[in-house]
Amino acid sequence: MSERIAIVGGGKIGEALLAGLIQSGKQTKDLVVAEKMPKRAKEIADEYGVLVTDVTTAAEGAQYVFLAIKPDDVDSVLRELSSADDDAESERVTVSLVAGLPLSRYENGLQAGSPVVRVMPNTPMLVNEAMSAVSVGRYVGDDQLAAVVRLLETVGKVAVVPEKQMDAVTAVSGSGPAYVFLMAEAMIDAGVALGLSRVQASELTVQTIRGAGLLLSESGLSPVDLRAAVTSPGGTTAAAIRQFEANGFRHGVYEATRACAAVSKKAGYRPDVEGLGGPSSGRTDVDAP
Ligand SMILES: NC(=O)C1=CN([C@@H]2O[C@H](COP(=O)(O)OP(=O)(O)OC[C@H]3O[C@@H](n4cnc5c(N)ncnc54)[C@H](O)[C@@H]3O)[C@@H](O)[C@H]2O)C=CC1
Ligand SMILES: O=C(O)[C@@H]1CCC=N1
Repeated sequence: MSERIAIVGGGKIGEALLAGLIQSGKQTKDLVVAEKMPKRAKEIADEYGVLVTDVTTAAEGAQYVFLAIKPDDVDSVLRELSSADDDAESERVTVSLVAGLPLSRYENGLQAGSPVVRVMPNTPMLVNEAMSAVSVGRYVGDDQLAAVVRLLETVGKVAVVPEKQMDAVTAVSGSGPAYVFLMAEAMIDAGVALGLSRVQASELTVQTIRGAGLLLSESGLSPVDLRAAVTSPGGTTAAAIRQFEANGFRHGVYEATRACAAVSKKAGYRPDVEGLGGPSSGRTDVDAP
C-alpha cells in the first residue's frame, strides 16, 4: 500500500523534501503540502503538480506529517492537527524538521501517545544529498522509526542521535551548508580581486568545492591527510594556510558553530538574540532565514 505523506510548510526545507521525495520516485498523488501563503502555494502546486491545501486537509489520511515551518508557527499547527482530530492521530507519525524545539513540545501538543520524530535535515536534500539527524520520541515504534529513516534515506544520509546532541548537529550539518556557501562567496570575491572574471571565479570555485567534497567523502582519507597532500613544503598552499590560521579561521568556525548551537538551544530562531547578528544588532550582512 502506498504511504501518504503530508508536508506542512512549503518553504525552503519543505520544498527540498518534496523535490527530493519526487526525484527519488515518490508519486505526486501520495504527497500533499500545506502552505498558508497563497503565492507560495501556487508556486509549489505549479512546479511539482501536488495538491497544496490547508493543514487539516493535508493531514487527513496521511501516515506521516512532516513539519517544515518556523518554530513560532509550531503551536498553532499542533492545535490544528489536534483539533482535526481523528483516531488516526495516534497512528500518524509527526516528523518535525524544526530547529530547536524539543520532542516533548510536540508530544504535549498532540493527542496523548502520539508518535513524534525530530529531524535536523539540511538543504542538499534538494539534490538527494541531505544529512539528516534523527531523534526518536517516546511513543515511536521500531517499525515507525524504520519507516521514517527509510523515507529520509531516499533524500540523503541519516544518523540516529540522542536528542541532547541536536543543538550540536544543527550547528554542524543543519546550518553547515551556509558555511560552505559563505566560503564559496569569499573565494569568488577573492578570485575577482586577483583579476579573474566573476564567471571564471565562480566556475573554478564551484568545481573545487564539489571535487573536494567528493574526495573527502570517497577517498576514506581524513581532512588532515587530504590537506597535507595539497600542501607542498614551502609552496603556495602553505602560504595560504598560514594566512588562514593567522586570521583566525579555525577559531571563527568554532565560534560560529557555538553561536548556532546557542540559538538552537534557546528553542529556535530568535532574531534578537544578543550579539548573534539578527536584525536588532544593526548588521545587514546576515540574512534572517
Ligand atoms: N532552511 C534550512 O536550511 C533548514 C531549515 N530547517 C528548519 O525548517 C523549518 C522551516 O525552515 P525554512 O523552510 O527555511 O522556512 P521558510 O520560511 O522558507 O518556510 C516555512 C513555510 O511554512 C509556511 N507556513 C507557516 N505556517 C504555516 C501554516 N500554519 N500552514 C501552512 N504553511 C505554513 C510559511 O508560509 C513558509 O512558506 C524551520 O523550523 C527551520 O528551523 C531545518 C534544517 C535546515
Ligand atoms: O537557520 C536556521 O534556523 C535553520 C535551521 C538549520 C538551518 N537553517
